[in-house]
Amino acid sequence: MNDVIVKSDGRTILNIPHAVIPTDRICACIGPNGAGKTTFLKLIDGLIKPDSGSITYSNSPIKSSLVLHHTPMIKASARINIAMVRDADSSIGLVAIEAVMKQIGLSHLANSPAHKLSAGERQKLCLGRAILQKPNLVLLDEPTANLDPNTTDQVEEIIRQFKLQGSDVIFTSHQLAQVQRLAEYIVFIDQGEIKEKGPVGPFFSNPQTQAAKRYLHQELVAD
Ligand SMILES: Nc1ncnc2c1ncn2[C@@H]1O[C@H](COP(=O)(O)OP(=O)(O)OP(=O)(O)O)[C@@H](O)[C@H]1O
Repeated sequence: MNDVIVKSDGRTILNIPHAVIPTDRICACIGPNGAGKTTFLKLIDGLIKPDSGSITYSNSPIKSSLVLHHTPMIKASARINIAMVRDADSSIGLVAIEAVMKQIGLSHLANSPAHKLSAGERQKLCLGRAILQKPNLVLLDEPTANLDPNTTDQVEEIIRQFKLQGSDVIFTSHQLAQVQRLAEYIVFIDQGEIKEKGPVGPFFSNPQTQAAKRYLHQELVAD
């Protein structure tokens, strides 16, 4: 990323003069509420364009899949909702859809109305859609927000599978224990700027910026 600026209503919400984000390791994007993490994912996905600056991908052509945490479902079964990925890629077969329903543990709910699924079940369905799209980059916005510990475990396993199957992964989270379990690389965003980035271990044991120290302290107290 070079000289990237994203504005909203005249206000700068992301300002990234220069950053290289390595995606060979699972990357967690963390930071306070309103820091710009979701905007950062949308920018990488191409869902929003920067007001100025440029983003280049070493792994191109980029095929990314962005999973936001309030994805609406149509009033149809879970199976029909997941099968909607075929609208964009008709080569996705029904056998693959059933296999993914099984992988995400939702086979038993395939005929249930998707809009009545629980938050965790809906999240798994969204991850299932992403699996079927076979992206080379998966972008997950707070993938386990409001999920119970067991469902969180299951979703974390799905995230590891993405990586094992060759997709790069960037996720946002406020759960620092989860970040330490899953991620190998951290991008810390505060007030629209990448204040710090690097391997997980040194970030947690020896954060370099006051902003990161403050954030880690506050989150650890909140845990
Ligand atoms: N579509 C939009 N219109 C106006 N302002 C926006 C829009 N999207 C984001 N913002 C603003 O940009 C800033 C960054 O928002 P963003 O959602 O990226 O933060 P975040 O780090 O993901 O926060 P959280 O942890 O609360 O999800 C916030 O101040 C937000 O109000």
